Amino acid sequence: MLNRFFGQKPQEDPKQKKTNEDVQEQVAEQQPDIEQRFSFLSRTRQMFNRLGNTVQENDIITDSLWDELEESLLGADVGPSTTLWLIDRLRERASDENMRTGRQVQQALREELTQLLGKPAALRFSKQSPLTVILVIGVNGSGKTTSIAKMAARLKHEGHDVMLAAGDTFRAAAIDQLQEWGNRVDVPVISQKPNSDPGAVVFDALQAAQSRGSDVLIVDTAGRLHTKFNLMEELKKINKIIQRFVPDGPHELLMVIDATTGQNALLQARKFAEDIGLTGVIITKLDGTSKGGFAFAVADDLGVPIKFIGTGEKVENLMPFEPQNFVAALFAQQ
Ligand SMILES: Nc1nc2c(ncn2[C@@H]2O[C@H](COP(=O)(O)OP(=O)(O)OP(=O)(O)O)[C@@H](O)[C@H]2O)c(=O)[nH]1
Repeated sequence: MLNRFFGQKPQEDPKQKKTNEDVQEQVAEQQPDIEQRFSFLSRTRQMFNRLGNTVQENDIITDSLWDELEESLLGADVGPSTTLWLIDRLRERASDENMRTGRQVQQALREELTQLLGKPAALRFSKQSPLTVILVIGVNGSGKTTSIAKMAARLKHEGHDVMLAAGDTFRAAAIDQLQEWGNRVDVPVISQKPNSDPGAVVFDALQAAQSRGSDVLIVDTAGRLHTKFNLMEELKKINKIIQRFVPDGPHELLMVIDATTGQNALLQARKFAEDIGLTGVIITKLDGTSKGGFAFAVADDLGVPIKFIGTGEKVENLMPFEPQNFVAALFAQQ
């Protein structure tokens, strides 16, 4: 069933998989394809097209161009601080580089946005241990469970033996939901009763993963801890348990953020990111929103790579983040 979504299953050894950079290069050769592959960004693209029109209408650089540029970036939810930084940077470049037309500013904006997103960042796998452990955090409703399932399906398709741990033990429904997704994508889920110790669930899952010979364990951790202190204490405990089995683990600590909750979600994410050693972000629900500029605010504010983006509710709707193509898609048809 998964092959229907992902195409023909590759035969290669997962350890020799293509890096994101290789994939990016390959995709760059298929430019006409970008618009179609990124069609989920259509509403955000409209915001950037508005920006394109602004730039086109002004063939000399006036103050109103800067004002309209600012309005468009804020409208796409690039966020106040990133927007101001971008405008400052572009004004500086316009002056240094003697820019005379809006087109030149637009090209510079593309460059700055691409730069802001950084290089594509693939998932990190253990170099020392046969088992890679990925922890996932995120608030209620962010799309955490769905993203875990999508990631499991993708990794399984790439040839990994994946297991899930229901470490978010606060709600029976959360455990059931993960079980359900596990069944759907045909990946085993280790769980215990609601309210049991998440550390004990992780311990069980590590044992099970090792005895089964799984090479990736994805741990769903609590998303609704009220304070940073609680979250950190729980993560410390879980980390200690993981390191008894896998000394260089956990290999990823990913936060799932819903793009439609905008700048408020970012405030909370920033607080967590500073102290818990976040290694990456999954931005969900980029489909159907005009707020896709949120990705730039995330990259600018959190200083950790965006590893995946959620592009819909189906299991195949998870895309490794491709910074260059993401920006290219926003400026398509201009
Ligand atoms: N459109 C869209 N919907 C998504 C995406 N990711 C998740 N969702 C939907 O968002 C809703 C919440 O997703 P969950 O995975 O249940 O969220 P959660 O963070 O685990 O939240 P709880 O179940 O409340 O713990 C579901 O209806 C998902 O189908 C996405 O990328 N795009």
